[in-house]
Amino acid sequence: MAEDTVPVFDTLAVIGPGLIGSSVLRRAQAEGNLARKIIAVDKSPDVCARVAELGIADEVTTDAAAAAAQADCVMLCVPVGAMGAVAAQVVPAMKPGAVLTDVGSTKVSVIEAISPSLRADVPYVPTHPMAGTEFSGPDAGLADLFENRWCLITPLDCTTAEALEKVRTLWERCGARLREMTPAHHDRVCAIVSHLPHLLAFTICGTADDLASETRSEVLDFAASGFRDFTRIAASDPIMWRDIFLSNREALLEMLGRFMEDAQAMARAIRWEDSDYIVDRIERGRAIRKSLIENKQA
Ligand SMILES: NC(=O)c1ccc[n+]([C@@H]2O[C@H](COP(=O)([O-])OP(=O)(O)OC[C@H]3O[C@@H](n4cnc5c(N)ncnc54)[C@H](O)[C@@H]3O)[C@@H](O)[C@H]2O)c1
Ligand SMILES: O=C(O)C(=O)C[C@]1(C(=O)O)C=C[C@@H](O)C=C1
Repeated sequence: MAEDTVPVFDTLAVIGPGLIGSSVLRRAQAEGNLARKIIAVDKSPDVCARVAELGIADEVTTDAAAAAAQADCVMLCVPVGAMGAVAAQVVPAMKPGAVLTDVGSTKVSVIEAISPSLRADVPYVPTHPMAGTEFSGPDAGLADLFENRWCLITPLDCTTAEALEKVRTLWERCGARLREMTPAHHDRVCAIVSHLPHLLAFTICGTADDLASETRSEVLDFAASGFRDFTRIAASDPIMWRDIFLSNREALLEMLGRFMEDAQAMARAIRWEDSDYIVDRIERGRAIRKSLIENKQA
């Protein structure tokens, strides 16, 4: 058998087959080389029933410990606020040498929450695929969600080289590009490129709606593509984003503070009609946005 047709793991248990978990399941099914057997676990019987209906796992159960006992890799895909409790449920049941991994959007607090449950014979590999949409649940998953997207990995002392290599291979087979960094660096980077934009999008929707009630006018009816493009991500899941904001509190508040200073500087330039400053900031933003699009196409 050619090396890349050999499954990375014999049995993979995906806990929380929502947008991210079900995307991994779909990819595993499409490629056939992530795991020989795939088990999906969710606390919600409705989610389990839907995953079974979609036919994207070999086995579906609400019993996380029973699934973990069979698995060579357990991947936690639940909201970051649930990671600690789920790890406490599954780690004691895992086979010696089986790999624990998670896909949480924050890393320092997820690692802190999972750490008390860790065992010396269960290597842990924290990861974060930088891909997603504003939709949630098992119907939202896509087999190509991770194609050409970054997957950030934050190895720890308890991450063995062998476990790291297997998890790296799993994400490569999902189509992702990999980058390793420390958990603290990860959280600062994600605070500015992901968490702050979500905070701004949720907030501006509320501000516009308040204005509509104040003026008893149909402000939001006139929201054209600018407002719509800017706020796509405001349709995202409230529990997921509550958990992310609270668990990356320090870095997020630091980035919000920096943003507010820069926004204040723009407000001052507008007040004093400082055209040069305004044009300079717009040109800078425009160049950055263009380079993002060019990088995506490269
Ligand atoms: N949505 C994104 O864009 C994105 C991107 C990268 C990483 N992440 C991270 O991936 C994780 C999952 O996000 P998602 O968007 O797939 O969420 P989702 O809401 O689509 O799915 C989460 C699933 O976890 C289940 N769940 C919750 N608590 C559970 C528990 N205690 N035991 C078992 N199942 C439980 C829910 O029922 C749900 O089916 C989060 O940690 C999130 O931060 C999300
Ligand atoms: O594209 C989106 O809708 C996303 O919100 C994806 C997104 C992001 O902010 O880029 C959201 C959370 C993640 O942890 C990673 C990716």
